[in-house]
Amino acid sequence: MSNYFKSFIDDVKARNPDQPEFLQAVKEVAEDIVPYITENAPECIDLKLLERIVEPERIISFRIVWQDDGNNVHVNRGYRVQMNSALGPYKGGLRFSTAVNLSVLKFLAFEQTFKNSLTGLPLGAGKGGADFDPKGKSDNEIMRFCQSFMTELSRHIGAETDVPAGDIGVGEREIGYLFGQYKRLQNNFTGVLTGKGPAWAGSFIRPEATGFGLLYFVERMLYEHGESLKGKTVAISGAGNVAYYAALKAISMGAKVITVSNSNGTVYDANGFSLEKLDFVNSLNRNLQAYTERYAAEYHAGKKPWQFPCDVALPCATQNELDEHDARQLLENGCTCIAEGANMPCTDDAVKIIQQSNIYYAPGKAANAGGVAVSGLEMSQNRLGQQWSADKVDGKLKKIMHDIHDTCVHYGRNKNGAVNYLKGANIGGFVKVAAAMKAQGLV
Ligand SMILES: NC(=O)C1=CN([C@@H]2O[C@H](COP(=O)(O)OP(=O)(O)OC[C@H]3O[C@@H](n4cnc5c(N)ncnc54)[C@H](O)[C@@H]3O)[C@@H](O)[C@H]2O)C=CC1
Ligand SMILES: O=C(O)CCC(=O)C(=O)O
Repeated sequence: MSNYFKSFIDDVKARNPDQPEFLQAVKEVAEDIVPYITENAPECIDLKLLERIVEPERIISFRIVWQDDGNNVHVNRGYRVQMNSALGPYKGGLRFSTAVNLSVLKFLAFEQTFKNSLTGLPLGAGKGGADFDPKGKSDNEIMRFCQSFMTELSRHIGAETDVPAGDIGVGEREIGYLFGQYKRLQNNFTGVLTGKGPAWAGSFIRPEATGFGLLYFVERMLYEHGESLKGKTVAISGAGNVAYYAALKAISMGAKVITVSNSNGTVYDANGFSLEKLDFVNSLNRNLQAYTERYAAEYHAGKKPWQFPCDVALPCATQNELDEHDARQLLENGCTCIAEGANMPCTDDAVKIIQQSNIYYAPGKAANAGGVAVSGLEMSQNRLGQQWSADKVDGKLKKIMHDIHDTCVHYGRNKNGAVNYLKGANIGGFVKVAAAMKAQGLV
């Protein structure tokens, strides 16, 4: 790698000590962007485009005080990373998890910059959340936490400034409590959050969008290579929003889905999940082991799904959940396609192994962009004061995912004809943001 690459990465490391996830995400992008700009757009180096794109425009950190049902007082830390507004208002989800810290939120906000650009919609990038553990909390506790969180966040966001949405631990219920509190404080019914319920200015298909979009991308990627999902065996990790709708869509496309998981373990159903079985998984409230009490299946405590032979692997849980060992096992077992529903689920080493093989690999910033894309469509509907039908939104989602695929092919085609989707997503996402940043001057 060039001297510029080395000095750029050394500088990011020095300026962001103890932020391994952020550094991982930056390195992965810089490996493709540095050679690209060196050859095609050297002015980006003088303009310090990369140095600017890795520096959040603003980070807000705040205290959240709330009371549990036993009247005990708790203090959590909340954040909003307002990463890049070159293309539109900051846009990206909120995560509630004990694993939330600045490294994680900055990597997510950084990835969001490229992902949101790839959607073709006017969306900047941000990410936020809190080190709050929603597991085991009552509905009232969740409501009080969300109200306290929004009491501070409300002064930093707005429909044309920053539009948060859900992510791990934040679904329609949390968005409802956050929205209610924002409205109460601002006396303003506005599209300040996406992922709202369809009865209160939300978009149809937003809950489904990330999982469905992932499968539209996979379908297109396989089609590009003369294949389809029909009859393929699919291993999925996670059992939350993205995993559930990815599984539903995979099944409807004729695939057999054999696993779901959470941080405690994996359910392996060799017969394949049906819609009814997936609804049962949803009702288990994290106790996946109980699945085997109703259906013939195996529960593997503490294990991940990647040990089971599959054609397609869809990591849909969290970052760095698929490591080098998992990647080798998938390849040895004949897996031919890995597409990321989660953000950065493959470790750096796993990506290297996958890239050295000739299987199809779709990075999250391209393959899971369907969620934020439909959030963008929700913003459009809110501005227009309209609600589009589910069919219309689904049609637009499919087209956006196919366009993202084609952008990856355009920028990722190697000299030997093979497509490097990671390179395509990185460069395809970068060019638009870089052009906007150049046009907007030294800000
Ligand atoms: N919800 C959305 O629209 C989008 C989500 N994503 C990404 O998809 C991933 C999943 O998000 P959601 O499904 O929305 O969250 P969720 O909260 O609905 O589900 C997360 C699932 O992952 C499991 N999980 C969490 N940590 C784990 C670990 N260490 N090991 C194994 N399983 C673990 C949880 O038990 C849960 O089943 C995240 O990486 C998120 O950033 C990406 C794009 C959009
Ligand atoms: O819909 C949104 O704004 C959030 C999507 C998101 O957080 C993501 O793409 O990772």
